[in-house]
Amino acid sequence: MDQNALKQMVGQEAVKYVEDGMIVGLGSGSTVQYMVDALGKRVQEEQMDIVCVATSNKTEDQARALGMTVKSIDEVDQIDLTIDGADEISKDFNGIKGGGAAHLWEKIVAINSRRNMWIVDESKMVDQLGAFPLPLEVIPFGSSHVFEKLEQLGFHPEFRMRDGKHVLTDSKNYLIDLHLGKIDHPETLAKQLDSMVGVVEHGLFLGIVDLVIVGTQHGVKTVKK
Ligand SMILES: O=C(CO)[C@H](O)[C@H](O)COP(=O)(O)O
Repeated sequence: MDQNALKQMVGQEAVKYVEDGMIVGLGSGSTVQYMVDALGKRVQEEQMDIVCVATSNKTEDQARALGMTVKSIDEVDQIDLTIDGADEISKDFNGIKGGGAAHLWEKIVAINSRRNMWIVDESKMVDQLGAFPLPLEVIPFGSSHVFEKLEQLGFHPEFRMRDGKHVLTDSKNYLIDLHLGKIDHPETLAKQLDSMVGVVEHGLFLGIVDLVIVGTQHGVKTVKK
């Protein structure tokens, strides 16, 4: 099975956890795209009454195109279940997200959810976080100075660019990816990044996820915290 087939498999598995009447958080990325397709199908076939909260404009557009009801996070009290992808997950259920530039909205939705599920193919499960570059969403104003500080700290920053232009998040901010190689102390790093003026949010998701669905060559593996 190729990576896309694994992503589709976990996407289809994840929607089994959605129940009628739920408020469901929809993550972002290619794995989530399969999940949203499967959810749209289920909602239509079973005439389910659910409300979705999207973590990116792209996911919102997809959900609406499939006929699902989408509300903004500020229109709902609490989300019952959020299903999202991830770039790396360590054995202690910490993760890196933001490869798709959506980690700020994803984190806001996640911390306002009763339960969080991540869906990944097996390549995302790692012993230690950090091989995947850690994304930071930064305010454009003064971002070159933030970049310099990150460089001085030895974090090997790189602005995320496409066709010579800054990649913009849905909040119109820039992205800086930190090429750390490995992260020995995620909590310490998270605190350090939280305290940097101009950094809106980093892609370390610590202690947030409850359930991980992993797509393997032998089928779906469900890992509970
Ligand atoms: O955090 C994310 C977007 O900001 C995605 O969930 C993450 O990048 C995984 O994406 P994909 O399913 O395409 O591998």
